[in-house]
Amino acid sequence: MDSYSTTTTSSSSSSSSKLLFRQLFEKESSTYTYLLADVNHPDKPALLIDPVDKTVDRDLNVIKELGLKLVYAMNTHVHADHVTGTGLIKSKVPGVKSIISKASGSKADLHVEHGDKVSFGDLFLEVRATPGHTLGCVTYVSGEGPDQPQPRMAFTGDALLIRGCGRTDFQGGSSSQLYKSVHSQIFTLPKDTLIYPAHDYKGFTVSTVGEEIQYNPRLTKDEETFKSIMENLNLSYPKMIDIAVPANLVCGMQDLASKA
Ligand SMILES: N[C@@H](CCC(=O)N[C@@H](CSS)C(=O)NCC(=O)O)C(=O)O
Ligand SMILES: [Fe+2]
Repeated sequence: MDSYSTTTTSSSSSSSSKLLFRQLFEKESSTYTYLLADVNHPDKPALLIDPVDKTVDRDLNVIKELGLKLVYAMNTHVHADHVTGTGLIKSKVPGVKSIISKASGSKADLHVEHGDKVSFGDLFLEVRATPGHTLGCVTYVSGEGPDQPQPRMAFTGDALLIRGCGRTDFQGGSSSQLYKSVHSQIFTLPKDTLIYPAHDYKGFTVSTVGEEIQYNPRLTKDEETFKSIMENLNLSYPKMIDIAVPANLVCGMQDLASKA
């Protein structure tokens, strides 16, 4: 198991951590980007989950205004509907490291696997493999412990959406795998765990594990019914899929790399 830390010396556990949290939205792809930081740590280390190329300047400006030090730009999976902002962020903020799962097959500075921890100051996110929407999807769950935020927070990417879930018809998707991932890795979290997805198309911002166990119209069904629902979604492919997937496999840097 790897552990990625922002501190090279053992951190002072006497200074209690304090989470700063912001939910940011990109309207063309209806994507949520999440900003987290430990503002009680002297460095105020911060990370971004699922940044979008189009809103990188907005996100970096907020980070600057709040006096944070961005250390990680991470993705829950290889997105099909927008180009990730991680590559652009790395070109604008030296020292930032990109993170994605090893199973995604995508380039990044650090590759995470199930059980890894991503630390920022005295806080951390636990990596849970939640394949099914894509083969390499992970959910980042806020750490457990006296210094960690309560209730816990789960950044589910497209594995679990509020009252929905990610489609399973491309990028190595599998409805039976997604069903198992959500039931074994997300629905087993404490019921008050906050669910923060990568997208919302209906105006929702946050849910809880308990709410989704009770009201998710797809995942409350038995596995066979779920599979049938997923086979009959009849969604059109994301408009940007042919641009986004190749770009995101190289950290969103395709254009910049070809001009370098
Ligand atoms: N219309 C959008 C794409 C919408 C879409 O397919 N969303 C994905 C998540 S992004 S890979 C999805 O899984 N949706 C599930 C659902 O039930 O809506 C576009 O053209 O970009
Ligand atoms: Fe996706």
